[in-house]
Amino acid sequence: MIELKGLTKVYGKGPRAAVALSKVDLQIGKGEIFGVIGHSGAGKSTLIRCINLLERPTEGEVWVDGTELTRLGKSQLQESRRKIGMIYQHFNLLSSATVYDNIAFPLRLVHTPKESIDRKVAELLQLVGLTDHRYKYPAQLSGGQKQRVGIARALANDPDVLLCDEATSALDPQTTDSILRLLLDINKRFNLTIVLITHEMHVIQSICDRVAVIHDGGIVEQGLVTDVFLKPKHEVTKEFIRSESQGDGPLQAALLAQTGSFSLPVKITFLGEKTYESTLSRVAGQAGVNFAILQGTISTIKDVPYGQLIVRFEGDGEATGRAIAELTAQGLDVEVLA
Ligand SMILES: Nc1ncnc2c1ncn2[C@@H]1O[C@H](COP(=O)(O)OP(=O)(O)OP(=O)(O)O)[C@@H](O)[C@H]1O
Repeated sequence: MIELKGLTKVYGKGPRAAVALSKVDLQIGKGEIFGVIGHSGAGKSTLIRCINLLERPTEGEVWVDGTELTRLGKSQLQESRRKIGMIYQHFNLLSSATVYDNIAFPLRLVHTPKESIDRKVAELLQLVGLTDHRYKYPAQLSGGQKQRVGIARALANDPDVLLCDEATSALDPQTTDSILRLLLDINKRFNLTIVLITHEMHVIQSICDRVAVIHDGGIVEQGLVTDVFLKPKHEVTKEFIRSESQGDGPLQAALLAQTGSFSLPVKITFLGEKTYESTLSRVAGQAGVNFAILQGTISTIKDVPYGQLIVRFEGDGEATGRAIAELTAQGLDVEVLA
């Protein structure tokens, strides 16, 4: 659906040139919710703005639905852009227009007949739950309501792709969740491809199917959210995960302080609803080690349940090695915390 090939963006020239993206390759499938996560300055905004050519890449190709946008003339590009909706961190609504007029705006631009506009706006208002607010102005709305108007406006031309530029970063956690649920609902209902950029792990974990981690203008890791988050490889990904689970920090520090030659703290991660405590007992028994479960959490990545246990093994090195090897053979992911 979306393909970026060798995308490079350099701002400015000569000694002041800043490389924002360097040879980025990315493929995003139809109906996917694809997240790009990275720290400030990593190149997220540049990347998402290159998808609809709000920002022209210095080099590389942008393909959307089989069309190479980077080759199109002005009017063809305008036509293609109608199939790519976008929402923004600060909503970008027209402050002097009502909710109705904000949503109708892109339809009026393409000279849609009044009755069709009425019908479409009514449908969209219902979809985003703002029917009773149609005559209000943006200043009379909450942040979450403003973003709902932004979403309705972005969907007015029935796009195939929705780009979300830090769409929940200005919202409180509860409102963020309601907007994420709305995006998920729209994705399922219309099989809409959604690309979002964020610096928050929680956003990716809640609704994305796949994720790319961007750092210094390049993609350093990408894959299914379950793979990337549960088995992170790159240090930047690990950092994001640590920042999300700060609660583990003191526990892990205490564990490390206690670690002696006969005690080994490990983190066991598993997908699915099964808890694996009985497997752990059996494996530990066979290997000849004792264990204590120090912490257990169950959570979900999108709709996939997963669990993590922090366990302290007590036994000699060989026996704990056997236990870890057997747990790994059972398909569990075991990370030694010492
Ligand atoms: N118009 C511009 N002119 C010059 N440099 C720019 C411009 N826009 C972005 N940059 C630079 O390009 C790099 C990537 O910026 P970008 O805004 O894409 O990152 P980001 O990951 O979206 O960051 P943030 O989360 O802070 O918005 C940064 O070093 C930034 O300073």
